[in-house]
Amino acid sequence: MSGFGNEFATEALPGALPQHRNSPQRVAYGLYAEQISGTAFTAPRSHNRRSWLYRIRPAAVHGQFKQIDNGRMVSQFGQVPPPPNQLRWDPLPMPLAPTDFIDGWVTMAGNGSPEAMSGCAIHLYAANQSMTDRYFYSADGELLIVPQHGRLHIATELGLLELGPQEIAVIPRGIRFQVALPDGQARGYICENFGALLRLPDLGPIGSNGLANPRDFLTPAARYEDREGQFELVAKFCGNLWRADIGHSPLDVVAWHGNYAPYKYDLRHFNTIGSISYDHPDPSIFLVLQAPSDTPGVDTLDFVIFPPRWLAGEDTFRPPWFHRNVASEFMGLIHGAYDAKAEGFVPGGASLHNCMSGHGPDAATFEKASNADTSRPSKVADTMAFMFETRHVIIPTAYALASQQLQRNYQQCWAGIGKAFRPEP
Ligand SMILES: O=C(O)Cc1cc(O)ccc1O
Ligand SMILES: [Fe+2]
Repeated sequence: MSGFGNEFATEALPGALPQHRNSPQRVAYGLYAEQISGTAFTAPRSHNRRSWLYRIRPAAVHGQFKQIDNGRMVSQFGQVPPPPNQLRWDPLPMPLAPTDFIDGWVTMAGNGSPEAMSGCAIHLYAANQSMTDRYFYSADGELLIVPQHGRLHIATELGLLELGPQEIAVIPRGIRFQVALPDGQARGYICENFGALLRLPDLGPIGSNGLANPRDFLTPAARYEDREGQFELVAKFCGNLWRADIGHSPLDVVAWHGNYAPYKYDLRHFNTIGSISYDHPDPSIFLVLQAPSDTPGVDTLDFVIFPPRWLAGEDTFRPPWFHRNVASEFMGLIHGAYDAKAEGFVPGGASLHNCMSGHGPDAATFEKASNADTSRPSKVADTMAFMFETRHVIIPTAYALASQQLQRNYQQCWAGIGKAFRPEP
């Protein structure tokens, strides 16, 4: 079903959805009615999100949760002092032991906290097993999943999302799901947003169309499993993992309606806007989704992409300029090469440039772009990079700082930028 944040109505069996009411005395087919809210009941109507689920058993039916090991998942940040260094990592290696989507999470960085419902955690995943007998949800935040390698089949309570590299999925806080790997293995990035829900940005002077267009966001139709057995429900709550026995699949929603639902988006549909006169614009022009904070115009989280595009700026240094920002920037590369880095930033890799850490084009990119012909347009092709940009410092985890994948010589990419100053004209 197409459209961002629409009021959807979908049923896998005819007549399963009650008409003109949410909670009739008896629901068709012996289903149970259950509401899930994603915003405060009293949130303004324009931001209010909730859905009504008609399911085989209510979500309350399962055993008692017992705490389990968090593995490499972290949601408390600041255990290690964050360095002001520019940081970059090689891709996470594929696991050797059997590892499903949940076992395969490793937290690289984050800020804020799940309890305070603000900030985010940035995870990587690398997995080689489908989840079969267990189901997962995060009460801590919505999950923005960015595959880099391998497709994901994400069976959720509200339906099936199938996606691959260059597409993204968002699983709302609390929605239960299970991930299968049709290619046998998969790797990518996850941003777990503890704060207000991701939404499409206002377009201001751009007008009524452009950037990510609402109709390109897809939400699954209802699909249910009537499956009984000995399964496990894993919950992420207040930064910790808990497990409970469950005797049936929690993906048993036969019909649902509402606007709190998972969705996917193909980044290749992004309508990329840029300068057609001079200068490289601020990367806010590449904003796909934003999670607003309580301060107008300052987001908890911006999800920004750098897709293929034409560059037309005349007498312009066309790649990203040298800069320092008050915001903090965690970047990943999904496909190809990134136009600010000639080498070292590879698909599956990551970089972190925190508040006020100087960064920008590496020496090779600076040299090339300073001498390029800007009298005609050039195409940045075969590329898809992204950035999780936050208002609060992104604090790397102890794991990320000690990781074998951390490039200990990253700063060297700027070492070749020498003094070119000539006081005489
Ligand atoms: O650091 C980066 O590569 C991201 C980035 C890109 C850009 O085009 C302008 C500013 C910016 O931070
Ligand atoms: Fe930057």
